Amino acid sequence: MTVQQASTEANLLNLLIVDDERVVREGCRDVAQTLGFSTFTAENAEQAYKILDSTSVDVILLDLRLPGIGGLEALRQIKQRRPETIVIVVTGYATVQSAVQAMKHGAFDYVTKPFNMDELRILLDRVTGHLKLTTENRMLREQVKARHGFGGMVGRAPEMERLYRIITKAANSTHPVLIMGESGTGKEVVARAVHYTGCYKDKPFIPVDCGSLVPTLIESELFGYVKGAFTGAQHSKQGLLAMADGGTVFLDEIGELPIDLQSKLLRALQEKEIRPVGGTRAVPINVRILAATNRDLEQAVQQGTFRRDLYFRLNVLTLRIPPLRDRKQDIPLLVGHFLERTERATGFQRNISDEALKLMLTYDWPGNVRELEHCLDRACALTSGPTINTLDLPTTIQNWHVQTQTVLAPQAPAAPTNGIVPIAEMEKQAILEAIERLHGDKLEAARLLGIGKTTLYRKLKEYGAAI
Ligand SMILES: Nc1ncnc2c1ncn2[C@@H]1O[C@H](COP(=O)(O)OP(=O)(O)OP(=O)(O)O)[C@@H](O)[C@H]1O
Repeated sequence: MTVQQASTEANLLNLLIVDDERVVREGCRDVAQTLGFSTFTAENAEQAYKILDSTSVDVILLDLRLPGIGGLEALRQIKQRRPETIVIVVTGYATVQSAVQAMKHGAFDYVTKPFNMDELRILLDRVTGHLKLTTENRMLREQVKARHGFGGMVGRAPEMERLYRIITKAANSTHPVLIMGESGTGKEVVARAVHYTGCYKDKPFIPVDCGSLVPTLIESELFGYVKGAFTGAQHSKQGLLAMADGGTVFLDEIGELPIDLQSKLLRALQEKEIRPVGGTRAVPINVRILAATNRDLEQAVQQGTFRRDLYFRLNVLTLRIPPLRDRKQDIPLLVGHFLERTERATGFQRNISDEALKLMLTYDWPGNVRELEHCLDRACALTSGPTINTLDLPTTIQNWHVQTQTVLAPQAPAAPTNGIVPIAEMEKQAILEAIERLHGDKLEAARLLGIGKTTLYRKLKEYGAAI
């Protein structure tokens, strides 16, 4: 028996090669080592069992034509001892029938002899990908139980760790904070984290959505009103800025605040007092303002739609939340988090197939965490069993993979003749690039390209791209 340990890297996968032909053992070992496996070799089943009893083996390359105990019997025994180990059987052309039998007994795949090393490399690559996802899936629930974020936020990507550090700083100050991020990235979650990890966490946290309220309502909500200020104002009402009383008012979609209210808010922040609608008396306020926007406020300042002085006033501390596509490593954690939440609500435990998780990892999530959350809620509602499969995911996600494969890797432009690129080729590149940039949104692509959507679909069909 020879045992060769290839590398010292801790997270390497262990591969056991069981074959009575030395050349095959050595050839496979060399390929596997270049892929980063730690390799062990055995000439027969008995040697293989000994290795299995003393080492944790992830993958076995098992020749079906072994001397002594045959390969099929060895497979049966291996699966009994180590059901989780992946076994790839190696077989001659003449014995493909037994390979099929081996698959029925739990072999992961088979390869026929003589095989070239490229075939083996592709197969081992696939196994590595499979193992990585299975492990991720298995670890998912454990990780969720362990520390998985901060202040109710899930995510351990370096960008998120950085964000948590700034949130801690922000939580310990009373300055205004501007929270920036695309829609659905978790701006309100961050605002809550700032409030609830700070020293005023026992005071109120009051969210106000400036984007969904009509301006007059925002004004009366924020500043309050006195009796008779307008038709229907039968009583005086305290404004939210006064009601916070040492707590936090979270102004979501601050970029949507009309310019006159921006001035009124600025005055309130500077003077620490407000004047209710219809009132003459100033009311002192003690409030911390957190504001969020998914718009480029600097640009709004340039365009004159947002007051520069208010922008500076709010922008004392800035928190930028990365889009989900830039922290895809957090997707398994978020999936685990939302599945566990559904389990608590419904009492049904659900998991996700490796294929579905893989698909979710390739998708770009333009709607960020909110889109992922909705996608899982929908999948849980659709699936009849405990496992969410690819078919339970929205078609945009199912088609994404095919679409990006075709669109992200457009064929190289036809060779220009004397440096001249045919107009048809330029048009094709423009269309494919527009779709890529817009994350697959073909309707928007058609609009921006100035062509009808039927034309765009016809062109895509001509190019053989996914529609
Ligand atoms: N890091 C996170 N961990 C767990 N859940 C999150 C996280 N980020 C966002 N969510 C969830 O995603 C959803 C959207 O979050 P939130 O409303 O805070 O986003 P937003 O950026 O304020 O969106 P919008 O700009 O559209 O108002 C919420 O249900 C929230 O609980």
